[in-house]
Amino acid sequence: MSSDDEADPELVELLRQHFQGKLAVKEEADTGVLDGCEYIYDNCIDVAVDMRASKAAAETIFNKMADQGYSMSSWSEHELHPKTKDEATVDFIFTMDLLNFSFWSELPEDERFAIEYRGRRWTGYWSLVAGLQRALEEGIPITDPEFWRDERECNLEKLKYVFRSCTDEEMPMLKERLDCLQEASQVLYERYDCSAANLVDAADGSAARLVNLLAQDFKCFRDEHVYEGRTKPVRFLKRAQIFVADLWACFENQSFGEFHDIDKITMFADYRIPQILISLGTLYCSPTVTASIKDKKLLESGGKLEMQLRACSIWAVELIRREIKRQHPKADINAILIDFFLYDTIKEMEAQGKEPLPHHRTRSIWY
Ligand SMILES: Nc1nc2c(c(CN[C@H]3C=C[C@H](O)[C@@H]3O)cn2[C@@H]2O[C@H](COP(=O)(O)O)[C@@H](O)[C@H]2O)c(=O)[nH]1
Repeated sequence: MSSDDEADPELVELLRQHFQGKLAVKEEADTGVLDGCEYIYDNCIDVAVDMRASKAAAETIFNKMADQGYSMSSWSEHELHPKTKDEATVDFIFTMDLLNFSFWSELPEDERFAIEYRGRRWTGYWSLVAGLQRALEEGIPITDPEFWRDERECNLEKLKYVFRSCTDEEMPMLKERLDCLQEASQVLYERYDCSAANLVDAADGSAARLVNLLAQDFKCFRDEHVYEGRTKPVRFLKRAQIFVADLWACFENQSFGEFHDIDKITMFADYRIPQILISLGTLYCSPTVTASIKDKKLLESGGKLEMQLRACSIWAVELIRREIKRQHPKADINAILIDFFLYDTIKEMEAQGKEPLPHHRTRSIWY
């Protein structure tokens, strides 16, 4: 090649970077949760979504959230949620969402499991948060994976003490909670140098990738179940998703909470959101499901009825989200904020003794 034909080295470098960048673009991760839930929604008969009620609910929810200025910063305004934006808070949220399941009780309000902390009685999810905060104040490193690994230190007796009740009822599923801590400590030790922050970093700023890592590496986060004839299990991944959402809301999309694809996170299929969706008329259930809920009968975890309730709830919130975005394209809203708002709303109704109907009863480690 004569010198005139020599390619411009700067141009060569630019082209190299351009194509290398293209090749390096990681395929966008996806959790597959919405696909599985849409499949159940399209193929089930015991639960359905009422389109008209969903549209009305979308407008009501949007207006109430706007009136309240509901945003991701609402998360940190809760009295018991951690306030510092550091690695200790990542550890706190990871521990919290490892154990964030099944607080409901058969007993009357004044006899149910409750934790006394800061002069108040905390029940449900807040009893978990209060128990963790109280333990840390007592010098028990309950959010440290190294502590979970040492069975002389972290065992059933210690967990009973950490979550000691101010009533005669113990926290439900304590043994299962200990199993979750021990499994998580083993996985963190083997793959993430005993650090939840390393696990978050491994997702490289992708919410979907972090959810998939949790489901892949931790059995206790792998909330997926076979549904009838479908070959692929249906994924709900409730605690994996709420872990990402809690990080995102706590750190306000900065630092450990910064995710470029946070809108891929769906509603968290627990036992509270279906309750409020039914009361809004968004979800309606067959007589069998309605009777089970009304009579507080157990719905089997991973059973057909329970999976329909969870899947249609996720799908209903997705439809509500789409309707809000259709009516208010500039609204800074996603399934997480809709979910958090609905949870806080039903909890306020419960506190005022105005629960419109019971929540469904399933006992499991998934929610
Ligand atoms: N879908 C959904 N499920 C949620 C939450 C929360 C708390 N999130 C906090 C973070 C931001 C929000 O503003 C909340 O302050 C707990 N749960 C689930 O509910 C059940 C506990 O019910 P109860 O026993 O009555 O407290 C149990 O399965 C628990 O895992 C949520 O937000 N969404």
